[in-house]
Amino acid sequence: MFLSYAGSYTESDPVRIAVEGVERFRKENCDLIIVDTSGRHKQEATLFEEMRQVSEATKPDLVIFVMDSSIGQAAFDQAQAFKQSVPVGAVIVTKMDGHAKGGGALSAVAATNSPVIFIGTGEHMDEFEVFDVKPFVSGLLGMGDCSGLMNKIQEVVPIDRQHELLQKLSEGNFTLRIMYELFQIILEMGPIQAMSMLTTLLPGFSSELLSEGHEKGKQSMIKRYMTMMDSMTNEGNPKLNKKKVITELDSSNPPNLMNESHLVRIARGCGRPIRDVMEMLEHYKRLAMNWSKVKGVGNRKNRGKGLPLQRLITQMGSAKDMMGMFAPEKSR
Ligand SMILES: Nc1nc2c(ncn2[C@@H]2O[C@H](COP(=O)(O)OP(=O)(O)OP(=O)(O)O)[C@@H](O)[C@H]2O)c(=O)[nH]1
Repeated sequence: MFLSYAGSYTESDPVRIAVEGVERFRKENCDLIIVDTSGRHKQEATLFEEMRQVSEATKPDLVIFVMDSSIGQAAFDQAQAFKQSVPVGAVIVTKMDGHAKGGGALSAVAATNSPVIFIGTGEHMDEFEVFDVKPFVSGLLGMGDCSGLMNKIQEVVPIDRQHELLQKLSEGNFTLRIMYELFQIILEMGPIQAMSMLTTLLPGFSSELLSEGHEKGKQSMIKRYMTMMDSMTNEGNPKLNKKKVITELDSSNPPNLMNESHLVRIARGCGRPIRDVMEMLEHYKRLAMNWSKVKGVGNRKNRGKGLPLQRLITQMGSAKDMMGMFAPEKSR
């Protein structure tokens, strides 16, 4: 590999330095020319203007927004400011080897409408990797089960029901009604798909029931849970929610909504002991807690700013399509 560098000890205008360097390397038929601006922040208006001028003068094929993964959700505003100044077309996330999980990358993707193409996982050349969406999302969610569930939903849920379900999930409010809908879908699946979906959905659920040869047990567990949810009625407890009556099924925190008399009513309604209702609610709570970790993408603050999680992931996944831009036969 032949690498060359252009700079100037005498010229102070970065636009001129960039233009002269690009012209020189074009003449030399270099495969790839990178114009690296120094780090800048959205509050530095003059530096942004300078970057815009460099971009306009050098007319790059691709403008890449490079972000440090530790900046977290501030990435949205930064990335948006960059996009407003220059036509950002891709994102690189560095320092993925640090503590940050890189959730800000989702925000950067949303703000720039561009895919992540590479990630930095260390200080050395071989620690610069082509971005792969699946392990990233798994790490981001901090659990195999939810990213697995996301994949599973795409694999097995009919396409006309996928969008609404993923939309609801991406909003981070995993209500009992969503769990009910997932169970309905599971019951419509073939036994193998249902088994795999359920294992993903309720990883901690009785290993005995989830072991092979217990399809009937699993089905009856799902039906039992659904019957309990059917007993929850669609009316909330006005005493506990004076301002707004939230139904038990639609509340994002139903176990807190339910006092002892509610539990007794639900248990009576479905003909099960109270401890079964509590067990179901425990499973629900665990699942809802996992899903709340994706809230950063769909929470109120970011709503309208970001995109639904599923679209972001699809968009991030399209990074591989961009790799053609770096094909050696394409001189730039
Ligand atoms: N651990 C780790 N360190 C990294 C990574 N990427 C960059 N670094 C280190 O971070 C420091 C800053 O990296 P630079 O590439 O100079 O960052 P920059 O954004 O170009 O800096 P500016 O001069 O402000 O433009 C260096 O010590 C790099 O080795 C990464 O993915 N992981």
